[in-house]
Amino acid sequence: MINKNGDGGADAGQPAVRAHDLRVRRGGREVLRGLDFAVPAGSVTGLLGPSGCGKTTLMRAVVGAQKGVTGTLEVLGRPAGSAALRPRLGYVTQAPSVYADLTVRQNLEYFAAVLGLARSTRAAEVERVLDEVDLAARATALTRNLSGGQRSRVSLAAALLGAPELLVLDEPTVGLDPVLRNALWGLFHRLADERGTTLLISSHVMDEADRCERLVLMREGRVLAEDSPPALRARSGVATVEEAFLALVAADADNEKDNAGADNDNAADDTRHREA
Ligand SMILES: Nc1ncnc2c1ncn2[C@@H]1O[C@H](COP(=O)(O)OP(=O)(O)OP(=O)(O)O)[C@@H](O)[C@H]1O
Repeated sequence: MINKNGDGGADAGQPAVRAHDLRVRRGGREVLRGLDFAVPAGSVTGLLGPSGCGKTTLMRAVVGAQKGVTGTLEVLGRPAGSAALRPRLGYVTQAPSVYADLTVRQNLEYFAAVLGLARSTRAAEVERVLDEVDLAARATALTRNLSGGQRSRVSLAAALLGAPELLVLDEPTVGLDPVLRNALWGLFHRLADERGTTLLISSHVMDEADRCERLVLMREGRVLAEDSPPALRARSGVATVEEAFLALVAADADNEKDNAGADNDNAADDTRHREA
């Protein structure tokens, strides 16, 4: 896809994110347990799974903010966490990370300066992202006086500064009304279609799955499946991604039971051998 910076990052045909045997330990426990997946460049890819399955941990790893990562994790053609990736990524955390005592515009001016955007382009860039998230009319409002959904959009606007090639968005539509949710999904697809931006978007709401071109379905620190929504539905012969996910979970649980059974059989064999 498009590599705006032309600096040897994501090449045509190369995925924007590629993971192989990716593992993360948190609090003495392995919370990502050997993930293999790819995020195609220029795609809107959904990361779906129940609460606690590891979506945020995976996103933190992708943006280089997670400790205890092993295995392969390449982002825009470089190892995750490389300093060179910093200006090429936008990350929006679940909790809006903006300053309550600054206005919306002041927040964005501050983030534009921190990001090192050229002084001459900063003002125009701030106005552009304000328009993109539909907050131009609230630009002079103190952030603390905004609604939760508006504050989330200020965070999103900050992540859009500098037109990053990869946007990592952790549940960006939580708490938004259906009209706003629809508008944001429209923006996500415009960014992908018009700018070639890759978007990795987490959600635990399955009805958002069909808005994505590709899905990575997770459960308990593992990838259950990665495919397009129609392919996932067809594979399980069901009408919705939610049903496909439930079918995959059931198959996965059966597998685990079989493996546990096989382990017990092996243990029993060992005991018999020792007793013999
Ligand atoms: N700071 C931490 N220390 C230890 N374990 C953690 C920490 N943060 C999260 N975990 C554990 O890591 C696992 C994955 O958590 P993570 O936040 O990545 O899940 P998630 O899928 O994003 O959940 P949600 O949808 O609720 O945000 C969970 O079992 C969680 O308890």
